[in-house]
Amino acid sequence: MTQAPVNVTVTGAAGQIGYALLFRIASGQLLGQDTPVRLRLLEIPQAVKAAEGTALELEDGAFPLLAGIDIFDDPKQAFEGTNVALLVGARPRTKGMERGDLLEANGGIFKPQGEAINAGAADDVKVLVVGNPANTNALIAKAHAPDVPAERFTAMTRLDHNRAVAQLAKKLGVAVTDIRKLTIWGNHSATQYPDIFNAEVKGQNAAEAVNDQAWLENEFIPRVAKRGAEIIEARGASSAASAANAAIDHVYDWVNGTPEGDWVSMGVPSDGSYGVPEGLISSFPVVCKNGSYEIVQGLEINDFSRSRIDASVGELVEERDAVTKLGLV
Ligand SMILES: NC(=O)C1=CN([C@@H]2O[C@H](COP(=O)(O)OP(=O)(O)OC[C@H]3O[C@@H](n4cnc5c(N)ncnc54)[C@H](O)[C@@H]3O)[C@@H](O)[C@H]2O)C=CC1
Ligand SMILES: O=C([O-])CC(=O)C(=O)O
Repeated sequence: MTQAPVNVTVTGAAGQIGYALLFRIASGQLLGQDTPVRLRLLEIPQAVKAAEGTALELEDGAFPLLAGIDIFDDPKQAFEGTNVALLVGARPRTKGMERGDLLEANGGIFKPQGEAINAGAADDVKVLVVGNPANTNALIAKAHAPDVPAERFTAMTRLDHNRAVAQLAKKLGVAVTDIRKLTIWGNHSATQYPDIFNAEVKGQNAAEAVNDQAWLENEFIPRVAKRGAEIIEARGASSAASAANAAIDHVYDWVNGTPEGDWVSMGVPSDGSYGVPEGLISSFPVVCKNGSYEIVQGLEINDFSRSRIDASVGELVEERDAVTKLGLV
């Protein structure tokens, strides 16, 4: 161990993603093998006991890098001094619930969490929102943390990115490590756009290597965009271990940097790049270095990509307008 423990807050700690995530954080996979972590778990009062059970199991892992675990049902306490905040807990859509109801219910979670981050988090806090609708939940949290630099609020599209890399590698019969520079644009929803026109496979343009627009439009894009539903259909529950894996990848790369000659996809506040309205939390290609990230500039966007990006960004605008009407941002 070469440094003081880093405080990592995980909300929804007793949920299924939490169960897959916490052990990997404790083993050093979130921040690296030199970095001890102190876990701060946030749950609703009814689920605190279950979170305590998970904490017992974490203790039983005897993880050398795990410096402590505290459990809270109050966001103000849970985010006190936090360096990395993983906002996983959210209100799922239930039968008969309209989208506006879902956004409102999540506003009731992400507004106080944003306020608590603003009030008590460490100066270097990094926030990843996993709980759906992730982009707009991140927008709500960001709106209530005016003292935290906006770029510290991010939403998870890394699962979509990883899914797209895996599907493309499978189609081309190559290893996932042969694929580079793939991008997810827009919202973490069925409108997202996985872009292979700027991606490379063994150094060759991926769209040219595929050379099959019908596959791209009718198989690849819908498969990636609707993979969450495919998993629910097959497993009877939504993606959990793969979502936890993506959260680990997102934060690890943000903190430790992306490999030379590659980039990753993150939902980040737009600076107006690629015509995405400023402030919206939309997925972009980003490179990470020295603990911060930059949106990759200057990519060519063809007409097909443009219309797909515009459609997903249009959905984000609608979500933003809906939460603005509800007074949540
Ligand atoms: N961005 C992405 O790629 C993905 C996002 N998700 C989303 O992640 C979220 C969590 O998924 P699961 O772990 O499977 O759900 P889950 O239902 O198993 O667990 C959610 C946990 O959050 C807790 N919770 C609810 N409100 C809370 C609050 N105000 N504070 C703290 N904890 C709270 C619940 O008590 C529950 O234990 C869902 O919204 C899901 O849709 C899931 C997969 C991928
Ligand atoms: O659809 C869900 O609730 C889970 C999800 O976001 C995904 O698997 O991409």
